[in-house]
Amino acid sequence: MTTISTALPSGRLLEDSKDFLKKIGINVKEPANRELISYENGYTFYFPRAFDVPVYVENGVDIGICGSDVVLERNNEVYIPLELPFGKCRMSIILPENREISFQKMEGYKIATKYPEITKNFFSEKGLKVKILKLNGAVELAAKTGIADAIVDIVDTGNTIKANNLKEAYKIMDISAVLLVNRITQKTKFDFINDLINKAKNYKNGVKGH
Ligand SMILES: Nc1ncnc2c1ncn2[C@@H]1O[C@H](COP(=O)(O)OP(=O)(O)OP(=O)(O)O)[C@@H](O)[C@H]1O
Ligand SMILES: O=P(O)(O)OC[C@H]1O[C@H](OP(=O)(O)OP(=O)(O)O)[C@H](O)[C@@H]1O
Repeated sequence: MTTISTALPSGRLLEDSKDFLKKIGINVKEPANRELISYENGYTFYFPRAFDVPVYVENGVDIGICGSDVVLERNNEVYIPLELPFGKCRMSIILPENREISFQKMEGYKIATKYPEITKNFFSEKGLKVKILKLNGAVELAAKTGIADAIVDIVDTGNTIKANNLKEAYKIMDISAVLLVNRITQKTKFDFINDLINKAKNYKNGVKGH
């Protein structure tokens, strides 16, 4: 039997990831207590932080699931065969409610974000120099307090920005969960991975069809 190691994000994508894997025939067992690994039916499940999933997959774990935002930010050497039909949100430039400015005029702006690479790449592709303040979460606070001129962060319902008197000024990209495959696994466990991708595609098409 092929044994497969899987890195699953331990945050808000975990439940949807488990549901998705169940639909394609993989039952995820939750680890006991504070343990970070579980075993079931030839699978080993690892539960790192969402931001670290691509690091595990690049460095030997067979497959993983995380947001496309994390993949772009971390830029690890992994194979991404497909987007998954959950974890949908977007990454946007966010401003205080009363500030009217287009991103083209943000040269020299101080921008707070959990995503320095995505932010740097976005502005440098537009030929703009900005100063990036790397934060680890609750990024809206940086715009609200004025320590930054704008922020780049995830928006889903828009409730967080509204609650903090901020507004979405420009969408940089759409985001969804993605499947990650280790580059060597892609070759050495080709049949398993191929079968997994086909099942995932069928599931995805079924979800779209509803
Ligand atoms: N509000 C949201 N709505 C939908 N998807 C989201 C939202 N916020 C984040 N996501 C997606 O879920 C992924 C994981 O989010 P989660 O909040 O668990 O991670 P995190 O904030 O990096 O966690 P932590 O820092 O606690 O490890 C993100 O990378 C993104 O793809
Ligand atoms: O548009 P909404 O539906 O309100 O969702 C957006 C919020 O969700 C995420 O935060 P999270 O809860 O992950 O906290 P964090 O910012 O501390 O990572 C994101 O960073 C926004 O703050």
